[in-house]
Amino acid sequence: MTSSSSPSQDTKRLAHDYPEGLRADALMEEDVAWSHEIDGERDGDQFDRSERAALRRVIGLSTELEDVTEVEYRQLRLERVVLVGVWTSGTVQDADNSLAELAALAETAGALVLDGVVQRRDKPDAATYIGSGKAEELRDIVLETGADTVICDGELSPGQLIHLEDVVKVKVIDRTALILDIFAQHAKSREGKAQVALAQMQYMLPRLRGWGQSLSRQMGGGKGGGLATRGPGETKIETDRRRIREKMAKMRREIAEMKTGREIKRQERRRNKVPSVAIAGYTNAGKSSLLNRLTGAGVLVENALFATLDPTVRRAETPGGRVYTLADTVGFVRHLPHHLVEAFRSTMEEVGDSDLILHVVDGSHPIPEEQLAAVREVIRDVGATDVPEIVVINKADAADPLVLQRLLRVEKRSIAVSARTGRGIDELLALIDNELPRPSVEIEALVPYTHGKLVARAHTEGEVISEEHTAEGTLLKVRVHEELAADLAPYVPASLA
Ligand SMILES: Nc1nc2c(ncn2[C@@H]2O[C@H](COP(=O)(O)OP(=O)(O)OP(=O)(O)O)[C@@H](O)[C@H]2O)c(=O)[nH]1
Repeated sequence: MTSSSSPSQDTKRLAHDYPEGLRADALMEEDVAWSHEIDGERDGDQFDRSERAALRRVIGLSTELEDVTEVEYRQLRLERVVLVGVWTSGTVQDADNSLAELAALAETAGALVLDGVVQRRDKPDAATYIGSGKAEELRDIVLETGADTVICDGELSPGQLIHLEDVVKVKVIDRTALILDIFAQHAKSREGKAQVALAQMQYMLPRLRGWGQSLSRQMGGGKGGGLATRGPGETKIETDRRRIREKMAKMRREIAEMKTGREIKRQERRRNKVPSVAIAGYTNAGKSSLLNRLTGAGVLVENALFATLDPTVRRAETPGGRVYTLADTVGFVRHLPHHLVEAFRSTMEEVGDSDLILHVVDGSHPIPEEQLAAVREVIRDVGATDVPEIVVINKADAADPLVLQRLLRVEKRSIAVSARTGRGIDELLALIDNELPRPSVEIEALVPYTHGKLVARAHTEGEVISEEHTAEGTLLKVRVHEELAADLAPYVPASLA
């Protein structure tokens, strides 16, 4: 990994805006309680090339490096982080994968990863997460690399965070705080934002004491903000706790109301008898890309984790013209912070309620099986085990053919595709057509031209086997659900009735 010699003390921390509805002053008496410390300045020309390159990658700049002004660099400053994990079980490869995932999460949050260390232990150290010797070593790495933040690959107790901070002398945040931070950046709907804000407050509550120095970007903030803010003064802690609890109670009520609204909409969709397909899968597997491929919907595709937090529902058609809804869902990740499970669960209800799950897995990942298992665990949690599943092995263009073969062999109902190149997409569409629930009644009807709406319904709600335009009207042979069959019944030709 890269390193830089600039000392952390010189790093400037930028203030950032709090998202609407979660402004610090809504919770605290004084804005200043949460204001950021400006530690110092660092000149723009001190950005080395690796930092510039990483920055471009994170923010997706299309211009040449030199085109980006110093001011822009300053605004888009990256937090400089060192990662640390405790390896308690599994293979070295597992430990490496876990740290690689933490690095991807950190980059998604807008940080520059300078180094990473893993310690082999039976269990994390009760006082400092990693053992005291390793903590000293970590301190040296921090000094050497000029990092200003340490991110731990687990959920730490408030005490562990403080003790480790005392040793490494820079702020320490854990995986939970990091994921909460990313979710806060990506939530777009009112409900999504409220769910994340609630989870942040839950996480924050027991950590208020002793957060004089460190608090992950719990109160929100966009790209360019630091991963840490300053906590409230000790004297205000009790007032702050009370106010946060009150705010949490209010948010819970609001979320419950929003949930009812969403439930009504879902029931409406069910009543329309339009079959629903849910796309589920590990974060970054390519779910949004697949949704775009299948519907031409133009959903944001980002090489960042959790670009999708709120479910997106689109209308799609089978090659035969049958209409169904296609819902993109939040990406899964292992060790999802328990505070977020509720938020996550609500977006996953779409999955439990669907007629078919497209379980997208990144075929270019070295061990896609792990991601499949992690996702299946959540599918089980939301009670969706009975929903038929097609395993869509995506990124076939970049995958190791041996991995593809292995997955296709083990997963009985699976298909290899590339949302990027279009490979396998036609076959997938045919599979979806095949797997969608078939309407139960086959019927023939001669629908007068004055009842065009019925013909249209037969197309969207049913499966048209044949259609002929005659002098008397449209002669349809269709498979439809019982309600539509009843509406078509008056038009069944006497010879067939
Ligand atoms: N090589 C290759 N890359 C792909 C393919 N499909 C998607 N990607 C890339 O994978 C990254 C993630 O794609 P998304 O569609 O945003 O993934 P997602 O599963 O919706 O991600 P989350 O929002 O994190 O859950 C993007 O950089 C895509 O360009 C593919 O078929 N081949």
